[in-house]
Amino acid sequence: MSETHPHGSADVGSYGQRLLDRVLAGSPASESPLTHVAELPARASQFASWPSWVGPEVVQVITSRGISQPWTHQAQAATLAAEGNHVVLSTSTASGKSLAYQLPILTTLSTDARATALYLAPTKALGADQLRTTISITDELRSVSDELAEVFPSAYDGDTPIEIRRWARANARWIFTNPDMLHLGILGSHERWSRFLRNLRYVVVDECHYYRGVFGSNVALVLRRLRRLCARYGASPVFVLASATTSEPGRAASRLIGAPCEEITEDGSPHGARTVALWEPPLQKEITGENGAPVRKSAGAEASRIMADLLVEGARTLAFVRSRRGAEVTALGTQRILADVDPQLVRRVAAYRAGYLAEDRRKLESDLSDGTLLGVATTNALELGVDIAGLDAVIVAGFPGTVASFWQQGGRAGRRGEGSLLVLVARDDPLDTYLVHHPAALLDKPVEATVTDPTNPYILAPQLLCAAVELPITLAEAEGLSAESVLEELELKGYVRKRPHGWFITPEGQQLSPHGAVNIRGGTGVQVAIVDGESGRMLGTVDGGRAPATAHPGAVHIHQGESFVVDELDLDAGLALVHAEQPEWNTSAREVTDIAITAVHESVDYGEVRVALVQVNVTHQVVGYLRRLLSGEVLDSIELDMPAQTLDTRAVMYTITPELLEHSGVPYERFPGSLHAAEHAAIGLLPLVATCDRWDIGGVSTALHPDTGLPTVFVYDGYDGGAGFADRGHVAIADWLTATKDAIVSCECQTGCPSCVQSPKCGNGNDPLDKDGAVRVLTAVLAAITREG
Ligand SMILES: Nc1ncnc2c1ncn2[C@@H]1O[C@H](COP(=O)(O)OP(=O)(O)OP(=O)(O)O)[C@@H](O)[C@H]1O
Repeated sequence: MSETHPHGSADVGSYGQRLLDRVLAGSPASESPLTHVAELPARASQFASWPSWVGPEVVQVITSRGISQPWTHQAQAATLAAEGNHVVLSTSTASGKSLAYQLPILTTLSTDARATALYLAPTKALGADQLRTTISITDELRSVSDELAEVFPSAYDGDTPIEIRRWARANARWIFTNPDMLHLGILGSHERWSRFLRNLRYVVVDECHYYRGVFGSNVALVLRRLRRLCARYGASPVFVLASATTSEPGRAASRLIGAPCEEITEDGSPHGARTVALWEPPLQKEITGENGAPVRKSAGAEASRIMADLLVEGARTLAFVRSRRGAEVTALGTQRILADVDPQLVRRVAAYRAGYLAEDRRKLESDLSDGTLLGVATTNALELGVDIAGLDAVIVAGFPGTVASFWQQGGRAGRRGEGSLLVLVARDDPLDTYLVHHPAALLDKPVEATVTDPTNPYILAPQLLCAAVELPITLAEAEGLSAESVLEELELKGYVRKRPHGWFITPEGQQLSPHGAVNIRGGTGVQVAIVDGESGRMLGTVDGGRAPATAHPGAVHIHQGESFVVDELDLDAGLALVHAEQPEWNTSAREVTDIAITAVHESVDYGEVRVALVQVNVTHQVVGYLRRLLSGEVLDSIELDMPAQTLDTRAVMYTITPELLEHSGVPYERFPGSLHAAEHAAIGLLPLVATCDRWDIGGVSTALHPDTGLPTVFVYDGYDGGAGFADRGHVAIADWLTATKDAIVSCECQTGCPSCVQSPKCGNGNDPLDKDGAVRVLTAVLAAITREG
C-alpha cells in the first residue's frame, strides 16, 4: 500500500505531496529529516439502501440531516444489531460509526414506548457530544410525527445535577454516561434503576479500543455485572461497539462484553488520497543530554516550523502535541515564525488547552471550519468526538502511544474526497525512532490488539465484592468468571459466604462499601489530593501508588495548562501541597528496583537462552529526579529519599548464559551495561506489541540474578496482579525483541541516547549503558529463540 518517493522528486504530485514539498523546501536533500513518504490512495464510497426494518420517520430525519444513504458498513452493523447480535464496528475515523447504533436504537425507542438504551463513552466530553447530536435528532423526530414515543435522552455522569439525575432515572429512555458512573451510580444502586434495566434493549460502547490494561479489565467486569443484572430484571440487551481500526476487533469486543460479538471491518466511507510523511528531527550540535548523549531537536519545535510553512500555503492544520504545555509552546513557536514571514497569520493560530469544555471545542471546530482559524496545536483532547469538516494537514508531534490513536488523530485530515498531508514527527524515544525507520509497523500492519485481563485477581476481587453486593453470585456465574479461588480467598477474609445457591456478601463485606473502593481507571484506589497550598484549591488527584514518582517534592505538575511545583508530599495523609510556578524545565523521577521471582507460569528452554512468564515481587523506590529543559537538555539530578513500595505482578523474562554472552563478543565487564541497554530499549518497544504506555511497565536487568543464577532481563507490569502487557510481550517475544534490536541499530548516535537505549525514568542515571553490547545480547537471544522455535 505504500510507495516511497525520494525527497523532492514529485513535482506534479497530489495535494499532500505538494504541501510536503513546500515544507521540505528549506532543507537540503542530504539533511532531509524525512525517513519515509507513503501515498495512501483515495477510497470511493460504497452505499447500501436503507434497511427495511428502519422506521420511515427515522430515515426521513436522518436524510434531512444530509445523509441520503447509509454506507455499507453502517447498514451491515445496524442490521446485525437489529437482528439481536452483539456487533463491533471497527472502521476509520469519521466513517459514521454513530449511525450504526442510531438506526436500531431510534427505531426501537420511537416505536416501543418503554424500551431503553444506554450509551457509554470513555470520556465525559465525548458522551456530551453524542448526547447533543441525539437530542437534536429526537427533537426532529418528534416534529415529524407526534405519534412516536418520546425518547428523553439524558446525561447521567459526575457533572449531572442531582435533580436532573432523579428525573433521568424516572423518565429518560436513552442514558449517556461513562463506565465509572455505570459502575458506581447505576449498578451500585440498581434497585432505583429497575425500570431502566428491565427495558434495556441496547448498550452502545463507543471508542471501545480505549478500554485496555487495568481500565479495560475493570470495564470488562463492569459490563459483565451489567449483563447479569439485566438478566435478573428479564432483559438481554444487544451490545453495539464502535472501535478505531484494530486487529481482531471481534475477539477484543467479545472479551470486553463477555459474549460472542460479530465484527464489521469493511469500510464503505470515502476518503481522499493521503500523503503520510515520517519525520525524524535532526540531532542538535550544541546541546547535550544525560552523560553527554546527543539530543534531537524537539518534536514540538519541529511541529511549529512545519505548521508555519503549511499555514503560509493556506493549509488548515492541526498539530497534536503530547503535553498541554507542549501544545501552547508549539502554537507560540508557530506564531513567532509567522510574525516574521506573514504577520497577518499570527492571530489565526491558537492552542487548544485542556478543560474539555464542549463549548470550547464547538467554537474551535467552527473557527477552523470557516477559516477564522488556520492552525491549532492541541493535546489529545481533540482526538475524540470532534467533527471538524476536514483539514488539509495534521502533524502528529510524538507518536501518541497506539497506532489506533495515530490514525484517529491523522484521520482529522482530508475533506471528503480531497487530498491531505499527515506528518509524524518522532520524539526522542526508542518507539518513535523505530516507527519512523520501519514504516510498515505503522502503515501496513493491522493496528494492535487491545489487552485486557478480567481474571486478574487484584481486579477481580474488588469487582466480585461489588457484584455480590448487587446480587448473590451463582455458582455458574463464579465458574464463568473463573472466580472460584478468588471467592474462596474472600470467604477466608469473611467478606463473602458460600451457600448452596451461590456466594453471598456478609455484613463485613457490606461494610467495606466495595463500590466506592474500586477505581476502575486503575491504580491502588488510594488517591493523593493535589492541593494549591496558597489558595487551598484542590487541583486533582494522583494515584497513591504513583504519587512518589509523579508528586514528589520538586515535581512539576501540570493542571489544565497551568504549572505547579510540589512542595510537600504526605503519603499517609494522602496530600501533596503545590504552588503555582512556571519553571523552564520538566521533571522525571528516577527509581531503583529489586525483583524476586515468586512463581513460574511458563518457561521455555532454548539451550543457552531461557524465556519465561513469571510472577514477581517488585520493590521500587524513587531515589531522585532529573530536571530537563524543554529542549531536552538535562539541567541536573536531585536526590530524594522516598519510601519503598512493593508490587506483586507478572513479568516476562529471559536469561542468557555468560558463555553465550562472551561468545557473542560481550566480555564479562560489559554484561551490566549491555543487559541494561537491552532492557531499556525493550521497555520502550513493548507498546508495539501490547497496547500500553512505557510508564505502565518497568524493567530490571542484572548480570547475576539470585533466583536464576544467570544474567537476566525482566520486563514487568506496573500494576498489582499485572495488566496483561508482560503476557503479550511473552507471546510476541520474537517480534518484540526484533523490533527492539532494529530500533537500536537504526539510531544514528554513537553510544546511546534517548532515541534508543536511554530511559527517562532510569534509577541509575542511565549508567552503565552499552549500546553495541545490547545489540549483541538481542542478536544472541533472537538467534536462540528463532532457531529452536
Ligand atoms: N452515510 C453517510 N453519508 C454521508 N455522511 C455521513 C454518513 N454517515 C455519517 N456521515 C457523516 O460523517 C461524519 C462523521 O460521523 P461520526 O461522527 O458518526 O463518525 P465516527 O466514525 O463516529 O467518528 P469517530 O472516528 O470520531 O468516532 C458526520 O458528520 C456524519 O454526519
